[in-house]
Amino acid sequence: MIGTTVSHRRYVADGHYGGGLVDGAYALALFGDVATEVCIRTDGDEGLLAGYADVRFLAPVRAGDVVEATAVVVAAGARSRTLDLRLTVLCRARRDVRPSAAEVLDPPLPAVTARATVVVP
Ligand SMILES: C[C@H](N)CC(=O)SCCNC(=O)CCNC(=O)[C@H](O)C(C)(C)COP(=O)(O)OP(=O)(O)OC[C@H]1O[C@@H](n2cnc3c(N)ncnc32)[C@H](O)[C@@H]1OP(=O)(O)O
Repeated sequence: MIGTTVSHRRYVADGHYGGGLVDGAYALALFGDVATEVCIRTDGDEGLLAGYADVRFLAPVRAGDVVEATAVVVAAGARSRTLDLRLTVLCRARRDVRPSAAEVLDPPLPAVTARATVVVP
């Protein structure tokens, strides 16, 4: 169970603030989805999020980004599982070049990290 890793990729269709900036809750929603798949794989249940700790917004996420949310199981109790979470930006729109231009970020840009506890039956 320790080390179980799940990643989801998503194209960021819309921003929420000026300049296409995405709200912080967007990352937490993606973290909830990867945490759910972790619980399905480890325990055959969708699980419930008990809490987040140490949420860090390291870089902006913007409309036109391709992002990847990843969860890794780092500890397991009787019913609790502790997950390290990260959101990275893999690709980014380059509207400054032309309206449809975009590039691969190499290396990917770390945008959000957090630790979460999920609880399974
Ligand atoms: C991943 C999901 N599919 C997505 C979502 O859940 S989104 C919705 C947001 N979450 C919720 O709505 C959950 C609401 N909360 C609850 O239903 C309950 O509080 C709970 C199920 C999360 C825990 O309640 P309960 O089953 O009574 O817990 P306990 O029996 O007291 O403890 C069981 C283990 O969980 C650990 N634990 C409980 N609360 C916390 C917490 N806030 N932070 C960290 N750890 C917590 C507790 O220590 C037990 O651990 P062990 O089994 O001994 O390892």
